[in-house]
Amino acid sequence: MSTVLLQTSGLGKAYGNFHAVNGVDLCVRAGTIHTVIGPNGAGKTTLFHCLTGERRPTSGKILFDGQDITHRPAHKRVSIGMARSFQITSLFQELSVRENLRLAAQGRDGARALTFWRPTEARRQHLEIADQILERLNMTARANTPAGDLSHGLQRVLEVGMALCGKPKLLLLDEPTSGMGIDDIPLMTSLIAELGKEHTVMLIEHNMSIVMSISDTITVMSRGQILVEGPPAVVRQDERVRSAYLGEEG
Ligand SMILES: Nc1ncnc2c1ncn2[C@@H]1O[C@H](COP(=O)(O)OP(=O)(O)OP(=O)(O)O)[C@@H](O)[C@H]1O
Repeated sequence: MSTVLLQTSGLGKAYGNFHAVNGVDLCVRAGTIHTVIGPNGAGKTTLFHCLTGERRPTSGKILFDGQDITHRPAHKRVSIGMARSFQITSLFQELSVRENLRLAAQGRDGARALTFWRPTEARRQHLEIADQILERLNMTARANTPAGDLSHGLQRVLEVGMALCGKPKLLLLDEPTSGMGIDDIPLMTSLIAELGKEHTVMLIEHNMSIVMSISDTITVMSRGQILVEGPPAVVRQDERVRSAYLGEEG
């Protein structure tokens, strides 16, 4: 059994009397791909926002890599190894793919880059990281293409690459295939599966065939709570999961 990287206990987020997330005990093991699914309004995004620090939980606790991060601001979570993928809106559309990655690598160092390293040395290191990520994304041939000229799908792949420049311990992906054309989906799917070999990845995803094919563990949420958790084979057969989704359609 691998070690626990992220753990929540009794995590809750209430808006007035409404509990969007309600007493969630989550356990994400290092080196796994852990997917959160559930019908619309189940609380998946709110849970993610509590984990990344974009929302302040109203109850419970979050431990990451052994540290209590419940009340840490988002940027401090990034600096200890939590990264969420950037949004396309944060890509520099006119800059090349490589330059976008270089800037993401530079961002990871923040002020440290200016104080400890000579600028040329720092730049060399950032380009090195950018080139490693380009290779990993299988986008070396597009290194000099402006980000804005990439297909929507490849821009989303680039977003994931930018998160990787920070060498995170945990990569959080919120619906990585949403809005993607059918032709680009296999690319993102294989990228996530590939990343799962070296990183811990937690994602929200609606596409069930992707979820079932790449996840080690699936947490099914419904009405702010964990309904079922387990490997794909177990979740797929659970009647409660079926009813939760049918209930939504009904
Ligand atoms: N700022 C807010 N104020 C009040 N209610 C909110 C707020 N944000 C979310 N909610 C409510 O919390 C519930 C959970 O929303 P959330 O977006 O987390 O669900 P989700 O599982 O991500 O849904 P989807 O799959 O549709 O994105 C919804 O009923 C939503 O209306």
